[in-house]
Amino acid sequence: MDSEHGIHRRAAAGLEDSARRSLLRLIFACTGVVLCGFALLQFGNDNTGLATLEIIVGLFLLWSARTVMRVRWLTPWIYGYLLPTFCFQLYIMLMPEASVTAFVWVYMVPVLAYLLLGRRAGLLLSIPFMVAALLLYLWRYADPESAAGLIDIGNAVICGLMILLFVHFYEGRRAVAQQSLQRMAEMDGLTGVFNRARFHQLLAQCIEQSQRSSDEFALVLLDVDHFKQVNDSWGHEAGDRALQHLCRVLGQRLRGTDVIGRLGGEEFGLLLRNTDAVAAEQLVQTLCQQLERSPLVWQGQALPITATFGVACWPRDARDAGGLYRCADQRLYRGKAYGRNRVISSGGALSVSDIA
Ligand SMILES: Nc1nc2c(ncn2[C@@H]2O[C@H](COP(=O)(O)OP(=O)(O)OP(=O)(O)O)[C@@H](O)[C@H]2O)c(=O)[nH]1
Repeated sequence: MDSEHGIHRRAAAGLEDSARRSLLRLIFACTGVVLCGFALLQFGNDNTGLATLEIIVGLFLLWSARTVMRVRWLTPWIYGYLLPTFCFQLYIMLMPEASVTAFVWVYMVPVLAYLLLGRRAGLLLSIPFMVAALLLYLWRYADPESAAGLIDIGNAVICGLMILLFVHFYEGRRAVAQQSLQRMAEMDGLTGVFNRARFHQLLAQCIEQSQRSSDEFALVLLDVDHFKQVNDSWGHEAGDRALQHLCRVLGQRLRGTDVIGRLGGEEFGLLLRNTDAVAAEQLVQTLCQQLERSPLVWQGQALPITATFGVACWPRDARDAGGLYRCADQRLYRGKAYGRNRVISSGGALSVSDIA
C-alpha cells in the first residue's frame, strides 16, 4: 500500500514518464528521418546492404514515434533504442572506410542516456560506450608522437569529458528542482499536508483501487470548531500554529497509508484506507478525543483546539467521489448543529458520538 513518500514518488515518476515519452518520440522521429536520409546516400554509394538495413530501421523508428506515446512500459523501449544505437555507432567507427567524423556521434551518448534514463543509469550506460569509442579512436587515429596528434587526442577527450560533466551536473540539479516543484504543486504550504487538488486525485485513485480490490475505505471531512475565535482572540499567527498543530496530532495517530489533505481554510479531509465503517468510526473517535486532549501551547497558555468530523464509507454510503463528499459534508454539518467536537458517522445507534 502507498505511504505518503510512495505517493510523492509515483506522482513524480508520472511526470518524468510523460516528459521522457515525448522526448523519446522526438528522438525516434529525428533518428528515423536521419536514417532514411543516410539510406538514400548509401544507395547512391552502391552500399545496398547497409542502405536497406537503414531504411528498415528508419521506417520502424517512424512507426515507433507514434506508438511510444501509448506503450505501458517505457524503460524497455528506451534501452531498446539506446543499446542498438550506441552499438551501431561503434560498428560505424570500426568500419575500415569510416570517416573520422563518425566519432562525433559519441558525444550524443551521454546526452541521450542522461535525458532518457536520469543521472545514475545515464552515467552507468555512458561510461562503457564512451571508453570503447575512445579506445577505438586511439587505436585508429591517434598519433601521440606529434604535437598535432596530441592536440587531436586532447580535443576529443576533453570535449567528451566536459559534455559528460555538464550533463551530469545539470541532470542532478534538474531532478532536485523537479522534486521540489512537485512537492509545491501538491502540498499545502502552511501545514505540509496534501492540498485540495491532490487530495481529490488521491480520492479518485482510492475509489478506482477499491473497485478492483473491493477493499473498504472511509472519507472523513473535519472542520475546526470556532476557529474564527482563535484568530480573533490570539491573532492569525496563533491560528496558523493551531492548523499545524491539528495536522501533527492527526498525523501521529494515522497510519502511513492514510492521507491528510487541507481542503480549504480550516477544513481538512482524511482518507482511511482498508478501513470499514466500524473501524473508521472508532479511529475518528480516537482522533477527536486526542485532539481535545492536546491543546496548543501558545505564549504559555493552553488553547483548546477541537474539531467536528463527518465520516462517509465506501461502498456503504456512496460509490463515487461526489456522493462520498456530500455524505461526509452533511454529517459534518449535522455535527456542527448538534454542538461541535464530535463524530457523525453512518446512521443508527452509532450516528452521534457525543464526547463533549
Ligand atoms: N490563521 C488562519 N486562519 C484562517 C486560515 N484559513 C482560514 N482562516 C480563518 O478561519 C476562520 C473560519 O471561520 P468560520 O468559517 O466562521 O468557522 P469557525 O469560526 O471555525 O466556526 P465553526 O466552523 O462553525 O465552528 C476565518 O476567520 C478565516 O479567516 C489560515 O490559513 N490561517
